[in-house]
Amino acid sequence: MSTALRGTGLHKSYRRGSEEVHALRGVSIGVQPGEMVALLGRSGSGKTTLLNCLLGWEVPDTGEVSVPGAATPGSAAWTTVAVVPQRFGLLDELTLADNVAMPARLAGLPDPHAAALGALETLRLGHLAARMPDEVSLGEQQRTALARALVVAPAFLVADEPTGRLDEDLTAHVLGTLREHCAHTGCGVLLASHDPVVIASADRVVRLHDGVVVPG
Ligand SMILES: Nc1ncnc2c1ncn2[C@@H]1O[C@H](COP(=O)(O)OP(=O)(O)OP(=O)(O)O)[C@@H](O)[C@H]1O
Repeated sequence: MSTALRGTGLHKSYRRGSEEVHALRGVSIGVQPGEMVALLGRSGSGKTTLLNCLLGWEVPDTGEVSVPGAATPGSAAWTTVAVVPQRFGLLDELTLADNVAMPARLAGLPDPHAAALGALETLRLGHLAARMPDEVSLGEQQRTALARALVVAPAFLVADEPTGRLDEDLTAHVLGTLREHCAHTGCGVLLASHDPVVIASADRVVRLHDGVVVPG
């Protein structure tokens, strides 16, 4: 069985009134353990749709998704494929520490709170652990979502614009943290972005244009 997170020949269309939008038109992509892949493309090129198909959050019209260790796309545990969604998906009624501790608790880690504090420290957020999501900036919420993804050392990480709310310094820090994480844990990372800075940190770049993978 393949050890890669993979989508093969993915097509996905949406209906918008009488118009049909072809978000993906035969996209194939694979992410190997330990590799960091940047998925680049302008707004509307299909990046989020592709990530959602890989996560099983959307069902492709045709094509196949395979996730190592999961019977069907979408059935993978957080420890197999962790996600940083475009809108972060933090729970408003929990502190940042409790948001990050949640997957650690579900995965049965011995001390979820300590693990959460460690992950927040790594993302330079330790001093905000007791705050609620609406008491921190969007960039801090985004890094909290990243800490929540990394806390269980997942086999793969899929992140939608994980640096979109960050300045240059924090972007470099987050990309460096991800690089280190890949090297240490063997996590395969797929980062959707339209930030050229992300290219420099990636092992490989996949470019999407109008729902198709294009060269260069
Ligand atoms: N639920 C939907 N209904 C209709 N059209 C959609 C839907 N979701 C996405 N689309 C369209 O599909 C195309 C691809 O959208 P997608 O969100 O995948 O692009 P993206 O590259 O992630 O964009 P961004 O960088 O702005 O997040 C766009 O034309 C978008 O308007």
